[in-house]
Amino acid sequence: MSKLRVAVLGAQGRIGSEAVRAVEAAEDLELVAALGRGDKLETLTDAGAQVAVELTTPASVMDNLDFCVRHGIHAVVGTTGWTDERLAQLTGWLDNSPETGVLIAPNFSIGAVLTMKFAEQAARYFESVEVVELHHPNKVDAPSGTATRTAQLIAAARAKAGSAPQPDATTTALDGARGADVDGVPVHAIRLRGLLAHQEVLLGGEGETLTIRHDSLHHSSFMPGILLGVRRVVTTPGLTFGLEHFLDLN
Ligand SMILES: NC(=O)C1=CN([C@@H]2O[C@H](COP(=O)(O)OP(=O)(O)OC[C@H]3O[C@@H](n4cnc5c(N)ncnc54)[C@H](OP(=O)(O)O)[C@@H]3O)[C@@H](O)[C@H]2O)C=CC1
Ligand SMILES: O=C(O)C1=N[C@H](C(=O)O)C[C@H](O)C1
Repeated sequence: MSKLRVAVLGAQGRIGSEAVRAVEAAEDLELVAALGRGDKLETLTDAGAQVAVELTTPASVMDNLDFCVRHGIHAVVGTTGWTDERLAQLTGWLDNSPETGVLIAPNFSIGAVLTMKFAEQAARYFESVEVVELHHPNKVDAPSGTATRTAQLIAAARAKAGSAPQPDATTTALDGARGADVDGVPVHAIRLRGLLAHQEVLLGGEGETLTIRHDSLHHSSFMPGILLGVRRVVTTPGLTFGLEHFLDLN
């Protein structure tokens, strides 16, 4: 059987360099291109890439995906910075290239995907819920894509269950003291040397609290998810948002 031809964008970055090694080590995949900033996107078509793994920056990801989708190259995207406007633009591009698949995964690690799932399940049983994400200080975006997605899932679950607004008597606060408001869920971002990627979902009810915590201790935690995405995206046209859609979680 022929190997799937894979390119990595952001190949010199923290996660991109790990992805290059993971693709090279996979027997069913062939690394045909490894692009850094300034490299020509035509390298992808010249190399005959079938799947691009996009691990760059929020400022670069849209141009890269525009090129990939126009050329029928499937994409597995870990880069953050997704807004409704960006998703609508990407969906429009995919409508013009109906056989192309794009997976956007806010987080590729199984523990983080489960954290989101558990938080979504627990959200309606507690009066209060807040998200704390903790990352290395080189991260350029805050809050993290994972925390934003977690808060959105929590908010949607609470809205569906008809949950009351969260109790909070704060009337005066310094800017940022109560975190960012993501659909009514406070999200707090910590940047600390020594950390990689961590998240806590704090839930509180009368007389009890529940904390769901996940820690990515090494970039290797993201690799099985990336490889699963690469193998599945080629037979999944259109936009898939979240690795959970490629996992049997029920
Ligand atoms: N979904 C997930 O599970 C994970 C997602 N991420 C996300 O992945 C992204 C990258 O993270 P990280 O590796 O830590 O960041 P890095 O800054 O270490 O890596 C990004 C790399 O992309 C390069 N780059 C920038 N623009 C382009 C471009 N147009 N073409 C090719 N390469 C380009 C950068 O080059 P230069 O240094 O010259 O700017 C850099 O080498 C972030 O958005 C992060 O949040 C990270 C980990 C897990
Ligand atoms: O920048 C990172 O490091 C990470 N980014 C992703 C995010 O913003 O959620 C995934 C993970 O948290 C690591």
